[in-house]
Amino acid sequence: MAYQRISVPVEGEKITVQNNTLVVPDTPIIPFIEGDGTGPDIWRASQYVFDQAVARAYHGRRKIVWMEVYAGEKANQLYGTYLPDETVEAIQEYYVAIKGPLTTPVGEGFKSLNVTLRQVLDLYACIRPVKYYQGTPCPVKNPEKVDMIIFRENTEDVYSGLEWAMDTAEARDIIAYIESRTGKKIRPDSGIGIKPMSRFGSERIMRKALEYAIANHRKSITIVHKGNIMKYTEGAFKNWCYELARREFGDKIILESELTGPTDRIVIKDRIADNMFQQALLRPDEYDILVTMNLNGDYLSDAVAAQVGGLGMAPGGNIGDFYAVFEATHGTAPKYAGLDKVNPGSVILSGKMMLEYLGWIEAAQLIEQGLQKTIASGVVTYDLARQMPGSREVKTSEFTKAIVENMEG
Ligand SMILES: NC(=O)C1=CN([C@@H]2O[C@H](COP(=O)(O)OP(=O)(O)OC[C@H]3O[C@@H](n4cnc5c(N)ncnc54)[C@H](OP(=O)(O)O)[C@@H]3O)[C@@H](O)[C@H]2O)C=CC1
Ligand SMILES: O=C(O)CCC(=O)C(=O)O
Ligand SMILES: [Mg+2]
Repeated sequence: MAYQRISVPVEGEKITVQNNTLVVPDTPIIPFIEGDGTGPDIWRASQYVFDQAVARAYHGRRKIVWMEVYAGEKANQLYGTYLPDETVEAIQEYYVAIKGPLTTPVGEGFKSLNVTLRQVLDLYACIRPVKYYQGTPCPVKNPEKVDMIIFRENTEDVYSGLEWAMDTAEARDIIAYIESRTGKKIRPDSGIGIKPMSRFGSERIMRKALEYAIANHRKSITIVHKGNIMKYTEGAFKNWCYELARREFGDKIILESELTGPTDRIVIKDRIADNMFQQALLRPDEYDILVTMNLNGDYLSDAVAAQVGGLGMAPGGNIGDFYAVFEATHGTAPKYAGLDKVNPGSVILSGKMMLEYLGWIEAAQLIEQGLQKTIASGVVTYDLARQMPGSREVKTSEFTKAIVENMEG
């Protein structure tokens, strides 16, 4: 496809889908979005780590060919819009992409570009693994007990963008409609938001989690919901997830209520969301995969990441049936922009997830090993250094050089 501002590299090949399988050439062209705020600092450092890991793992036989695509401030400068159509089209054409964080204005302005990308590309599963890396300073006593993977439904819930400001015609009409149908009064000076949750959306995130759990020999899936209060959205989510598990994976699962002893089946349980937050802190080793809705998953992923060292170490991937966009859990951390200061660990680990998605396991392992060894040696960025007496605080770029030096390829 011819693009207006995207330079398509002359070398490299496209990832394709054939017979329902992702086919990855040895020189895949991978679109990246640098991101706003600290995005450029982090991206520069992470790209260096990815290239070095691939070079060391495959000695020239494989190479990622990067292709910059634009969103956020940089896109606005180039195109006069924050999310150009050709950015979405390029990700569709090349299938797998990685991005830095993008700014979203609060209380006004355009809809989140991050959420928009997930919705237009139908990246319905936001997968955020949270595990402890030896030596990382943590606020809890036994961080090694944390090994959870959050599967967050990524397209529905209050993120659907159905929201109207106080005093708009839409808000007034909805208030009037609700009063006429239910007799319940909503204060006229209210903003109104809608929370749709479908059976389709609930089933496909649960299916994705179950497929992952089976392929990766995980122990349990906990459905996290606030179904006692939001019965027909969050409560229905819980019911639909259980139904799907029984219907499609009946011989692979067992319900927590049916357990009588040890099992090699995947245990399916559920927890009400507020309880889940305290359980994650106090009894993390009882939880493995968490499946939940968009907003719960957003809150949970930052909170659980804090237990193993904070947002600087929290990776993620937004994955649909084939399209995938990998990105950190954290945002643009704007106060640190341009300082070469923040922890690139989350984007680096998101890249590790991307390499696993491509099937490039050896390069992914080198990244994990280099990062782990660097932290264990006490060479860390500011966020870890401030909790780690005796450590040596280094800049983003120095941290990544140390990671590469610690790769044993
Ligand atoms: N997917 C995305 O692109 C996301 C975008 N955003 C957007 O980012 C903007 C800022 O959001 P905000 O709520 O401040 O959240 P951020 O995640 O950007 O930052 C919150 C705090 O987390 C810590 N932190 C974040 N990233 C890092 C890192 N790489 N290394 C070390 N510490 C880090 C910092 O803590 P400390 O101050 O303690 O040093 C920082 O002040 C908003 O516009 C928001 O909408 C938010 C989340 C995801
Ligand atoms: O889109 C945003 O600005 C915030 C997104 C977010 O918090 C997340 O993906 O976890
Ligand atoms: Mg978030």
